[in-house]
Amino acid sequence: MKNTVLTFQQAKKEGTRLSMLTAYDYSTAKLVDAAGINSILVGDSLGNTILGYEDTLSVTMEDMIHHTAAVARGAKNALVIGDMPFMSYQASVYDAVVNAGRLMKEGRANAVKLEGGASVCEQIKAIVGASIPVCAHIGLTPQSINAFGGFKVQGKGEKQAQQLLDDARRVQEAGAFAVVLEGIPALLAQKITDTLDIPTIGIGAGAGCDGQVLVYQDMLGMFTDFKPKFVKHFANVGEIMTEAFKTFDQEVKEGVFPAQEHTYKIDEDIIGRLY
Ligand SMILES: Nc1nc(=O)c2c([nH]1)NC[C@@H]1CN(c3ccc(C(=O)N[C@@H](CCC(=O)O)C(=O)O)cc3)CN21
Ligand SMILES: CC(C)C(=O)C(=O)O
Ligand SMILES: [Mg+2]
Repeated sequence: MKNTVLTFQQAKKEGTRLSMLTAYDYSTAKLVDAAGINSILVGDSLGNTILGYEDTLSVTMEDMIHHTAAVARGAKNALVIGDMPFMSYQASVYDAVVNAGRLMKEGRANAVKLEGGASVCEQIKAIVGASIPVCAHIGLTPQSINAFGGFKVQGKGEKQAQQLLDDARRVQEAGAFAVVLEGIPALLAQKITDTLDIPTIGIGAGAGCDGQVLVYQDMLGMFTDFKPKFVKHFANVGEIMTEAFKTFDQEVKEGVFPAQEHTYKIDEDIIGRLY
């Protein structure tokens, strides 16, 4: 069955947990969807995992629409969330609504996500007012790397922790249907989760959240030069890929591949008559 914002609401009410993974293309989205994952996030992390940037700041609306549309074509049951890239919503409420609309209309997302708390509540309200569901995202928000001075766990001090709890309340009040909690202490994430009526989706925020999200290349062990504390390798797909690439290389060079079964036939007489 198709996951919707109602699925998220119901999960919070019933205390069942929500799964979310990123995907950036059609074939990966089909695999994630077939596994029964509740939601696929087309993250601006594609700047790192697909495009090879150092951070997510260079990612454009065109990048996000391109990949969101591909994922949407492959996602039958998962709720597709399009991530709003840096500077597509910060400058004005108008930008936010127009760009959220593009992710829905051109990218065929089911919802959008944007980073920030109180400072983006006007944007959240306006997007929700346009009938576009919004997932909020607070804590270690990667688009703020330059303001934070690096990727550092947020909310460790009392003032910062209170600020994050307030931000969580504010985005809920603004109409967000869920909130991603990234890179914050587990007990703070638990407190926020207990306080809110909307589900919290954690990444580096401990087991107390209502759901969990990971970047799929991280959890598959395909992106092994990136191993922060919150990543678990559920498989070593990177090793499997490297092995297969090596075997292909070997078989091509030894003339083992392609074999008869991979080859098209023609009547030998035809070849004999060619001049
Ligand atoms: N592949 C990938 N996975 C991600 O989870 C991810 C991206 N890319 N790109 C966008 C952001 C960037 N993210 C990051 C990047 C670095 C850390 C990091 O270095 N964390 C430190 C925290 C150290 C501390 O303050 O204690 C760690 O060691 O966990 C965390 C999240 C999460 N997002
Ligand atoms: C890590 C998740 C929450 C994200 O925002 C992304 O993948 O861009
Ligand atoms: Mg993101």
